[in-house]
Amino acid sequence: MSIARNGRLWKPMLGWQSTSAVWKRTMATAVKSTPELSNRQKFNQLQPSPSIFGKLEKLGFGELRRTGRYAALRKVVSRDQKQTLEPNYKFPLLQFFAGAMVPTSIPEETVPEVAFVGRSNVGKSSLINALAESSTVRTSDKPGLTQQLNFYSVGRLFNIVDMPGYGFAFVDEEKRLAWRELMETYMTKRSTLKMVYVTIDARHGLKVGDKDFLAMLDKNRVPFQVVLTKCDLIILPTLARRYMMVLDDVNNYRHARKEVALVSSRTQSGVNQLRKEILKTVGNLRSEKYYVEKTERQKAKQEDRRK
Ligand SMILES: Nc1nc2c(ncn2[C@@H]2O[C@H](COP(=O)(O)OP(=O)(O)OP(=O)(O)O)[C@@H](O)[C@H]2O)c(=O)[nH]1
Ligand SMILES: [Mg+2]
Repeated sequence: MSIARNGRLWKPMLGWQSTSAVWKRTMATAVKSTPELSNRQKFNQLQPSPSIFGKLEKLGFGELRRTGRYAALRKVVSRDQKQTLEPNYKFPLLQFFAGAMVPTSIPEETVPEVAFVGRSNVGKSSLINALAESSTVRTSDKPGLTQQLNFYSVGRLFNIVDMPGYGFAFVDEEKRLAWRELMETYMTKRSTLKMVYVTIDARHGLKVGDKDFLAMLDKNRVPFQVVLTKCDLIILPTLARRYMMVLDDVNNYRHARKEVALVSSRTQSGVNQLRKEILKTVGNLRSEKYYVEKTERQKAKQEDRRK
């Protein structure tokens, strides 16, 4: 005999013959397949694999204290070994060269470009500064600071474009529509635009407004990649789950890069890796030897200055 419960057919337990392990397994399956789980419950049920924690550790977000099931994965990597795994990638000098408030003032197409877009206050401008190791771009703790498309030249090799935040509630409707038109015109018509980095606050993940924006990019065949920012503000297991969830969403878009970047402009974690990806995207990534030598030359110069 079966009993219908929550739309599922349950076989009644015959007395208490079943072991507690069987009962636990049954309950676990029931919880997983119950349709009424809230998004938060689904999020908390995600079980990131050790390889995800390994990735986060490599990016500099710290390591999970490996007790119990992670104990077997313990790898002893000395500090020196860790530092030599990847060279420090460098951007040439970042310089502001144009601002556009209306589509007609967008500068002419020249070198390859990448653009940073996302909600207000997610840390777009801070990320550009962190990538370029500069303080050229203005940032603020009040949302809505960047109000136009700001064009920065990176050593005249490629450009970085800082965009106003979308979904900013405190500007009037007219201004919001004007920004939207400006951003859409730029992103859909620019043939030198190689990648749009959509920045998402790691604490919040993809909201409905973000998904609409990604769908717009996808429809217009604009290549984009999602970047989770402010990753220093959440604990490691939450970050791992956020990464899994966003990666799962991103896989639904044809024109998305099927990878999610994780960064913190405050701690610099993940920034070097993103720098490498951008240099590759704009066709300016040189050999590893070049960056290793450059870093060593800079270190030597700094030490000379100190003496
Ligand atoms: N903890 C932490 N705070 C950050 C990080 N990145 C940016 N912030 C802070 O977030 C606030 C907003 O940063 P901005 O870089 O100005 O954000 P934005 O996305 O350019 O904002 P708009 O120009 O208004 O769209 C500032 O107070 C930054 O200091 C980060 O990685 N970690
Ligand atoms: Mg900004």
